[in-house]
Amino acid sequence: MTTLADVKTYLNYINGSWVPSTTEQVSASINPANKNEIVGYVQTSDIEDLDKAVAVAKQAQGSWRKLSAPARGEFLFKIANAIEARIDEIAETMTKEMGKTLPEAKGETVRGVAILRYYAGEGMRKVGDVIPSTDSEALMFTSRVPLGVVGVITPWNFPVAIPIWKMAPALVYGNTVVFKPAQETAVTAAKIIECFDEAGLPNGVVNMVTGKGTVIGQGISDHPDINGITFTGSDSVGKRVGQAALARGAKYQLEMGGKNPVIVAADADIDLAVEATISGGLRSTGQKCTATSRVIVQKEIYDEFKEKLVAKVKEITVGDGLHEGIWMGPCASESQQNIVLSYIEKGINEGATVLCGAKKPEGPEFEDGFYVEPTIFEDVTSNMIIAQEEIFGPVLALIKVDSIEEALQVANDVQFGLSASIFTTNIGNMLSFINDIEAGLVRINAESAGVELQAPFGGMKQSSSHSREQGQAAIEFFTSIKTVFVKG
Ligand SMILES: NC(=O)C1=CN([C@@H]2O[C@H](COP(=O)(O)OP(=O)(O)OC[C@H]3O[C@@H](n4cnc5c(N)ncnc54)[C@H](OP(=O)(O)O)[C@@H]3O)[C@@H](O)[C@H]2O)C=CC1
Ligand SMILES: O=C(O)CCC(=O)C(=O)O
Repeated sequence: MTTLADVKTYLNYINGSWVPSTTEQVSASINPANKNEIVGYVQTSDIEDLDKAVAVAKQAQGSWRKLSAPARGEFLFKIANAIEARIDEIAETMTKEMGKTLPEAKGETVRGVAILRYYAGEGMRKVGDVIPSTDSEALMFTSRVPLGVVGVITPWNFPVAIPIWKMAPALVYGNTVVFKPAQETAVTAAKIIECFDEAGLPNGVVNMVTGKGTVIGQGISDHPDINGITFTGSDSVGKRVGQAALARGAKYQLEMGGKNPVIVAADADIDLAVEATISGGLRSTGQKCTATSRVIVQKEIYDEFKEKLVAKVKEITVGDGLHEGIWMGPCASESQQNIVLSYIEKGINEGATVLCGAKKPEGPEFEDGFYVEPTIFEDVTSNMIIAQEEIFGPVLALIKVDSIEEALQVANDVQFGLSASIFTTNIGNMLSFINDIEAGLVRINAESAGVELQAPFGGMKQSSSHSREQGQAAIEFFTSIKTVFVKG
């Protein structure tokens, strides 16, 4: 076991300085591939620390919003360069902290750099429209102003991309930020904030306070000086954040769970559908809100699809994501592993049939990690818990249907509506899917995961607060519109 002395302790970042929490307490961030390895210690902060961060963010807001948007964008370019110079180190930390494989972690870090550059460019784009007034001698137009101080609450599954896709637009549109990363991945978050620091942002513009969600996350939701909150995470916590924000009139944006379907039509390219189901469902150990979870297959091709899918899934190499040749890492934490195993048990008890996986892998190399074998169920019906609730693990549920109409009805038969895909070569099927599927991301002959930073991202139904993140859509959350009427 590593000890406190061997391992670096990461501090909060408040007003441009790295400071310990007033509690003088830290918590250990553990490697899910080897629970005996401590990746770092992070501050277990209290409301007093949050209050300090909010106060300096409020103070910094006046001068930050007065900078021109292109000047704010220049800072984002510098942050992007600082992260780019540390891609390998940041990606390795991510893999050690939450388990995704190193190539995936690198891909995510590169994506973070691209998001920063995209929003740096947004600083050069128009923010308003001229609208014809009924008064021919007046000029009417819209302008936009920042919200003020924005609270950013993020999960552990994309510890670089999600914080950046929230903080970059917040900053370029003139807000200051108080960031609370998931405690699980707070070391990776600290490294990202080191890059913000390196870029020389004015003091107080970005602040990071680590600590328990129930203390710091709740504190952000309730804080009277936080004007907007952007959250990604679980359905239950998201609803609580939204209710607290609404109660005090703050703006909020929530991205929550998914129970994403893929439909495999009788006319599909079966090999393509198999590849995409595996990639969409099992990459990142199934821990994506966009992960494929329900695989709805037409009866004509069901057996062929199933056989090919099971054969390929059995080839997946599970292990420490830092090692070459490993395709799937561990679950991010012991509690996440237990959640996944308990859903597998529920599936078995409900009468679904296990085709592969469904247990912890055996062998000395797995003993100290939070591993679960990639798992496929069949004989799943839409009313089962494993077909309704977000599992957030490497579990696929096969549902056999008689027709495309039934496939669509099953696909929509859940409370969530984030992402959905169909594999078909029939244009009629594609068009009905585009029109009738209840999902914010609609994917044809492509896996359910895989978000592009320049396009709007968000869900329907219980998956989001119905706002959209990323691309130019981000301006809608991070600014308020002013309608200006000028008469000479
Ligand atoms: N849609 C998605 O992208 C994600 C969905 N999930 C789902 O959520 C489940 C649980 O994962 P988990 O990480 O615990 O997700 P949570 O929703 O608990 O955590 C997300 C963020 O919210 C914080 N938080 C926790 N409690 C509160 C609170 N009362 N008020 C404000 N913020 C709070 C967390 O802090 P802290 O980590 O310090 O507790 C974290 O920063 C997963 O099994 C999965 O189903 C999880 C992650 C991402
Ligand atoms: O699929 C992606 O790239 C993004 C997924 C995501 O936002 C999430 O899992 O929280």
